[in-house]
Amino acid sequence: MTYSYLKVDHVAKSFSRSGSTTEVLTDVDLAIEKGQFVSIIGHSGCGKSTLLNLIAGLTPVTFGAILLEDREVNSPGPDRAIVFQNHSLLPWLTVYGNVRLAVDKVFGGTKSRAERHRWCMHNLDLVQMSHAKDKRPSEISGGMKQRVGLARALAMEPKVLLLDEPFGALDALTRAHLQDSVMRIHATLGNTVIMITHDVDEAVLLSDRIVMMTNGPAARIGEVLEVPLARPRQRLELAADPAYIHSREMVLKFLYERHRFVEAA
Ligand SMILES: Nc1ncnc2c1ncn2[C@@H]1O[C@H](COP(=O)(O)OP(=O)(O)OP(=O)(O)O)[C@@H](O)[C@H]1O
Repeated sequence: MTYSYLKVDHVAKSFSRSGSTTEVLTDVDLAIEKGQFVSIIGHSGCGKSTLLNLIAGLTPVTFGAILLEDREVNSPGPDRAIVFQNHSLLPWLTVYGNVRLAVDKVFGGTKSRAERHRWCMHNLDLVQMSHAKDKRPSEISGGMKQRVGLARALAMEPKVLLLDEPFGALDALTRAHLQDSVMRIHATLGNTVIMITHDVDEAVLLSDRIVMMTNGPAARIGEVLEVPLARPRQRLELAADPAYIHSREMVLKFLYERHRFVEAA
């Protein structure tokens, strides 16, 4: 087997409940190289979050294996930080406190207090949130909460950053600002990122590769599209770029022609 930074190796996942078993994912095979930005797109309920949860180690695979740097993933760990659609900040802690909690957990034994403080501030700076460090989650906007969630994830220095529709609950303008931030951070840090999205433009704008899932049950990877756009990418310039338009069309055709979603009766 050839080496890949992250390997989803012929993975299947079934859930059993009250005597019946549903196969959600079947034979999902994917290799991701270090520093790649990969989006997963597919219709509602096809198993995107399930796949991300398997990579996060939040749920076990039924068949196959997930390997990060050749080591099998079978439990959660700070090397795979996850940001969800709805922020999961602790309401009683400040913005700083939320990031600090994660930093203390991961680096409590290796960084001094002063280093941990500087590291928290550095990560809040990265997402342009240091000005709000003393605010509580209830005092900041949805977009700001997602920025803090991102800072907290980045502060763990994960090998792989997992984003489960991180901008899904945001208005279009806030979403665009956050997409730009994520592109800037990816350019600066070179993180390996796997992002679930329903948004075709977002997938094309941000990704090196777009993994398109077939409909469930027993969903699999239908196609993988390489996005041939140089970085840095500017959304306004891309709108008229033939390669951008072509990539967008390929994803749309996959979703709305070849794998049209049929609502269950
Ligand atoms: N813990 C679980 N137990 C039983 N079934 C589950 C469990 N988690 C997910 N499923 C089922 O797996 C299928 C895929 O769900 P999943 O949330 O992964 O899809 P998704 O593509 O992320 O959907 P969406 O785009 O709507 O968020 C669904 O039918 C769901 O009901």
